[in-house]
Amino acid sequence: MIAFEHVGKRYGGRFEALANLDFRVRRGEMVFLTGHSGAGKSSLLRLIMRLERPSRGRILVAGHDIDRLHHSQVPYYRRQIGVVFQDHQLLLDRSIYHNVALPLEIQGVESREAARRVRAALDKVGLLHREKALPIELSGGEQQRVGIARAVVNKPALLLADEPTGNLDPQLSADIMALFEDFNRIGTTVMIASHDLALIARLRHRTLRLREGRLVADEEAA
Ligand SMILES: Nc1ncnc2c1ncn2[C@@H]1O[C@H](COP(=O)(O)OP(=O)(O)OP(=O)(O)O)[C@@H](O)[C@H]1O
Repeated sequence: MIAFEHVGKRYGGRFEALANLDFRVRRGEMVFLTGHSGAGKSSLLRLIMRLERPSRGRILVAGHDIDRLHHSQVPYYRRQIGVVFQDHQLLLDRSIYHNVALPLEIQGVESREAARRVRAALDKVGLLHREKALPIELSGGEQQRVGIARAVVNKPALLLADEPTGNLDPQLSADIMALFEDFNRIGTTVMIASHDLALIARLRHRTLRLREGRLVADEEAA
């Protein structure tokens, strides 16, 4: 699904944020990405989203060299990727329903079909009963689940998450990770950047560890 071939990333021409990354993630895998603050986890995810471009090497996603996409193809490319952020980035003046519907509205999905998909996504994260609420009326854990519903409403083949449990207590973090496992179980490839080593160790998935922009460990779950 994802192949990094000797990928490097420099910012500003000098600072090397990522160096010689070479790994593959198979379709349907669930992988954690870990490392100290500044190790390059977000940069790696941004490369996959094509928000950044590599300074060296190649990145293949579903067999395509994503650096070669024409800029007009990039929005279509991004539609196969669901993204979950630490601070969920919900629109505060829109209901839960409309926040989840946003990616579909942008794509011009017909409203009845959009409603069906939004409700299916909210149902999966256990928040169908809160569709009319505003984000501020929800707890932090619930807001993060809305962020996940929005990320999966397009049924993406690939789900990326950057510190999705950063602000949550251990129980809520475990609940959020269980949701990612649910999506992985139905075939979605999942990659999660997290520095919560205790949680990662408990969940037993392959873990890629970065240190100062280099891949220093690639461990299958025991
Ligand atoms: N747009 C940018 N311009 C310049 N330097 C950047 C940029 N984005 C990231 N960096 C630098 O690249 C390095 C890796 O940053 P990155 O955010 O990828 O790490 P991280 O592992 O996600 O860290 P954190 O967990 O703190 O978010 C850091 O030294 C950071 O300052």
